[in-house]
Amino acid sequence: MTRLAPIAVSLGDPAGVGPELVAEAWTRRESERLLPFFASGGASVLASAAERRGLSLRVTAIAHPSEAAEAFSRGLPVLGGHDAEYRPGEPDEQGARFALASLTQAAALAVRHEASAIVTGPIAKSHMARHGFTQPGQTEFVADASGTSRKAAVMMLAGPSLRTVPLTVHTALADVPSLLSIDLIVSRIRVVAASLRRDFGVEQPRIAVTGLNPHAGEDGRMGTEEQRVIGPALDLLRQDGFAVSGPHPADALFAAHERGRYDVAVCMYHDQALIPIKTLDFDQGVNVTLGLPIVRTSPDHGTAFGIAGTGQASAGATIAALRMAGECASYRRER
Ligand SMILES: NC(=O)C1=CN([C@@H]2O[C@H](COP(=O)(O)OP(=O)(O)OC[C@H]3O[C@@H](n4cnc5c(N)ncnc54)[C@H](O)[C@@H]3O)[C@@H](O)[C@H]2O)C=CC1
Ligand SMILES: NCC(=O)COP(=O)(O)O
Repeated sequence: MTRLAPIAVSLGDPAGVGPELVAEAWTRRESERLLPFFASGGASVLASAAERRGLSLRVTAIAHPSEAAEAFSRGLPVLGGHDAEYRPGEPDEQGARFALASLTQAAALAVRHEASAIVTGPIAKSHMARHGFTQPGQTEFVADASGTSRKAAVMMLAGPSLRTVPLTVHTALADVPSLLSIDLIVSRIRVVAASLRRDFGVEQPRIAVTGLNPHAGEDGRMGTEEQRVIGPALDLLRQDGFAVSGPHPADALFAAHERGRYDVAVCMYHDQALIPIKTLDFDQGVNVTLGLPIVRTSPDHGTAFGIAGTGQASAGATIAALRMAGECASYRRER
């Protein structure tokens, strides 16, 4: 079997923790048994981030992704001349433009199959939006870059303890009820089930779905979305053979004794899905975009400007994102 193409890594905002964590992941490549990866630009960003963190990092310029596997043992391969000067914790326009260039190149390489997956470093959405980033987040960016409709690109958070999917994501809580529809729930859960099969090897995924309201609406006394929208959507999915359960009261669904009963919990809004993951698995949590023609993962955390450059940030989630990207790419190739 031919070797997987290397993984392309976008560094995120250089003023955040992304570059130093990628540098650390490279230094731990053997003990963590990571597949070869390369950075999309940022040779001097990486060198400076590594020095601040006290890491011994060699950077190896490559001219094409096909050189990454051989270069990986000698140094962290870097493709592309885009770079930036930066101050940790102080995001600026140059850094935002660098982050966008790094992301753009990495996504394009994955789309052209010159990279087997893309792992994206964290960006600050509001800051990026002021400097040319037009999507709500990197999920929508990789959807657009790969020609996927945004509706079909589904965010999933995955860690050792559980997987969760927020059906609505970067939207005001007040808008969530009107955004939930039978069509949204059915179409996104179809993507979730297909992706768990294709990218994670879960052949018959058990999908637990939360309600929106306390006690999943308590028979309509505390809200009616469960009766009008969520319940009917799940009925349609059951008719088509999907192993869905719910709507469940969200408050108890993440307890240890519940988590063994499902492969993924589908939730109605961002915090319902992300609080359990970040509470249980912060340091190993991965954000993966389902439904794309490419594999994309990211650490679950953000830019952490407050601790960038101090050496306090853990590389656990970045390493988990690199590992998961390789595993998903391998599952796809085997199918
Ligand atoms: N994948 C991405 O690109 C993501 C980007 N963000 C962006 O990040 C920015 C900051 O968001 P916040 O809500 O403050 O989340 P954050 O994840 O940056 O920080 C939350 C808390 O976790 C800590 N933390 C984060 N990463 C850590 C690590 N690796 N090791 C140890 N501690 C860590 C921070 O110091 C802070 O106390 C926002 O502008 C947001 O848009 C947030 C989440 C994901
Ligand atoms: N809260 C998750 C997050 O902000 C990641 O979003 P994205 O940039 O991966 O779309």
